[in-house]
Amino acid sequence: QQKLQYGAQYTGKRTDAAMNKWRSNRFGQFIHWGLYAIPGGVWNGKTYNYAAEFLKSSAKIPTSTWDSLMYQFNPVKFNAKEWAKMAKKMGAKYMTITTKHHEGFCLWPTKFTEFNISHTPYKKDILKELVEAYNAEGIDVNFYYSVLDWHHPDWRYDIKSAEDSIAFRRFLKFAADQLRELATNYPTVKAFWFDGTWDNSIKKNGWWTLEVEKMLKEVRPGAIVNSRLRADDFGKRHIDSNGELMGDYESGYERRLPNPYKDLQVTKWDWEACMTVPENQWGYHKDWSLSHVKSPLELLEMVVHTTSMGGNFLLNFGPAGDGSIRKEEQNIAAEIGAWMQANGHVIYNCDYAGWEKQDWGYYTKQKGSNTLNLVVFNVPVSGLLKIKAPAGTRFKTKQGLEEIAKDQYLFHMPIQLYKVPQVIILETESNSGSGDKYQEAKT
Ligand SMILES: Cc1ccc([C@@H]2N[C@@H](C)[C@@H](O)[C@H]2O)cc1
Repeated sequence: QQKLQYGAQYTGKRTDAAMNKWRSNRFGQFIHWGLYAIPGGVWNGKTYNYAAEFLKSSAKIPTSTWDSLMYQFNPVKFNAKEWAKMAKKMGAKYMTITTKHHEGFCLWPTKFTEFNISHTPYKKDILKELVEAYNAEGIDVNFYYSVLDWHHPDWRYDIKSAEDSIAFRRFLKFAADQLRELATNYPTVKAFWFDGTWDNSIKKNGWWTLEVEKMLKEVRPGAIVNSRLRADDFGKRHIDSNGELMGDYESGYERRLPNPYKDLQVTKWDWEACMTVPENQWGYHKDWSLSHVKSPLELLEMVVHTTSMGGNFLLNFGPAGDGSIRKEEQNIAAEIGAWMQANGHVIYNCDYAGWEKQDWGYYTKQKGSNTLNLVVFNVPVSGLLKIKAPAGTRFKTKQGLEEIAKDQYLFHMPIQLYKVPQVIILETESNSGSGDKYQEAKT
């Protein structure tokens, strides 16, 4: 253990109301929307199959050319209320919007750069429209903010000279000013999702990352920041040099989930996974035939998988440049929403149950209750679900349960074709399962 100036500010999970709400939300909608949605992965008639929000670099487009897309940004089909209603029907409890992505274009009328929505044909404050529409549906809104900024002349990937250091100090002040502006002018914002912080320039300025965390929590008490913002005294990111998580939740799971058998360490802290529908597209891409597009069922399993390990799941939507939502995404929202409507109680305010994962699916547990939720994706040909209970567990409900050995059961499922994940609720006795009251057989 060494004394760190810019390391973790506390250890363990936050238990204040703001963090408890963030945790209970469990399922959120990510929205990647910016100038990159206009070309949608195609430039001068050529389709680039890398992530559409990286088209500027994939197609080697000069900054001045790319930035002039601002004068075309006029999403005539944009309707914040419609987006919010769709998210509500999907069962999203929060939404995270890209206020500014790597391109540097700002969806709000920021005072600190002209490269923003007020200088587009659309003119109006899109961020305000989204915050109001989503909040009106009872959905919390969080802000994604890319520190990496391809537009700003003072951005540096590394600090290699005095000039770099002077320019980058200006840049860090610009970014802090924008973040203060966001936290001040949009008072219902709940959390900040930082991205674009992997370069040496940020690693060498860990102090700034802590200053931003403190400032945001001063301006907006209860505000939540992801671990990706943070670098410590030695440039260590996410986890400081003493092995402590920085920020309020771990945000390393991008397009991947922790292994439910091997990565149980994640249950010790708050974390969130974010996921694309195609293999790797966050911004709108015109051609989704280029990779596998995840089905509603695949994505629903990820929601359940994440809850079963005590994490939040952030599912990405990439609206088109005209403000429309593509049909695949509409369909995903409707199908996931239908299941969440009936079964959200095994997701919202639920957590890791501490039971040993089985092949048939996932366990979740309602916070502070004795109900155990079994969410079944893979019904065995026998129809018998193996259950290995913590030592000494006693069930209130025996229905369908057959005890076959100490703390080992089979749950009998009717043999039939199932089209959607099945939910089985088991009640356990409150003081049972706390430890092994029986002597193991001597063998
Ligand atoms: C190498 C790489 C850099 C940035 C990203 C950004 N993080 C995601 C959350 C998206 O914003 C993507 O553009 C992805 C991969």
